[in-house]
Amino acid sequence: MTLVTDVRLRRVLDSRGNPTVEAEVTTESGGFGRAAAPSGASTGEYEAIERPAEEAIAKARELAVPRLEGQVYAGDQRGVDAALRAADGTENFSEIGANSAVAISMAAAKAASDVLGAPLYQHLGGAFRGDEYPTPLGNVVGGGEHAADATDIQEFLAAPVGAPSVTEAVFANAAVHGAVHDVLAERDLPAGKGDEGAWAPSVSDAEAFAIVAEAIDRAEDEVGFEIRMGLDVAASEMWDAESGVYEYSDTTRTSEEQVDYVAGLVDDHDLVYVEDPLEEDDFEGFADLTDRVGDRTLVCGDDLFVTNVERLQRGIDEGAGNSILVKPNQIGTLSDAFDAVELARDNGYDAVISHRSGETEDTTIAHLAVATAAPFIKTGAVGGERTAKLNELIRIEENA
Ligand SMILES: C=C(OP(=O)(O)O)C(=O)O
Ligand SMILES: [Mg+2]
Repeated sequence: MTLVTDVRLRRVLDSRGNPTVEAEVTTESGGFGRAAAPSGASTGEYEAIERPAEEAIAKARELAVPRLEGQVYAGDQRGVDAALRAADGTENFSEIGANSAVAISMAAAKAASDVLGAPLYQHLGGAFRGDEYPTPLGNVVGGGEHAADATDIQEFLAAPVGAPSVTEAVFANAAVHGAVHDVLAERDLPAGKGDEGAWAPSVSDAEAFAIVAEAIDRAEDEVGFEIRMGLDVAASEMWDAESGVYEYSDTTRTSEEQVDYVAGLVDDHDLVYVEDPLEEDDFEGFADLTDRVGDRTLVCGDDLFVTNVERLQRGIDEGAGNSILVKPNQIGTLSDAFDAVELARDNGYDAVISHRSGETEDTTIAHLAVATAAPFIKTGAVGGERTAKLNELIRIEENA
């Protein structure tokens, strides 16, 4: 019933206005799934390869589509993903592009859930999923690679840990985002928005902490539950390998100084989540920081682990981090992403599901977060391509 009969690929726009790959998978019994690849700006060096959309589509049509149509069952996700890997023939999807691979992988999952008549999270996670929801991490102020002339730290995140439901949490993050706007206006600080919809004022990181703390206080008064703060430092983007220091606008820090600095931030701002506090090769620095603050905050590897089980295993062996960011397009298939989630969970690491800075209206990651009972999902706070996922979480919670 779920034999794949048709795979179509096309270019569509992502939220930055760049072309990305959209895939459609149809099955023998008429099941249909459509999905689109996201795209990073602050990409990790060890990620699977994204090819220009047109090239990725041409290569996938030539090499992958013949191995899928009439050959694999959409309900057999591992079979679909193995066919994609075999068609590509490289470790990192550099032939067909991880963008083609992930779009097809996700579209096949949707086609299978369509045939089953079950929501995607249930097809992916099983009958006993759907009763645990992630806390959304809402990007409210940011800079780094996502906005020019703004903060050094890439993302200041609101984490509504006290929310009674995912729906309340989604609205709480929007309230913080709105309150940041008010605080900026009161301080006469003009600000546009970065790639993920976060405010991108031209302020120091210290000032951004004060602005976000004030906005969170106001939003907490409004919603009546606890909202904490998190960060994506995206430290690889600040790392200067030649001089061996992190370059901030106003200073430089060695690896040891960076560990001290971030440990101080965790305590000063009661951070619940810190992503990529060190650069992507500094397993040792991650381990030091995890030793110091891992009992009270998530130390999450994004560029460090790139959703890759080999890199995650190294982190587990060395005590680097206590959490992994899971981005399906970093590794190329849903099967690989699930393997990363399972390895994490088996070793006491939390798996946090994430969007990319370049997104589409695709909602797969909302279902992935519910399917894996992820503690957090990072998918922005506002903006159509972000609210597509947030609104899907609201619908999932309501069983709508
Ligand atoms: C979402 C992120 O940004 P990008 O997609 O640009 O890697 C991130 O770094 O976590
Ligand atoms: Mg990151």
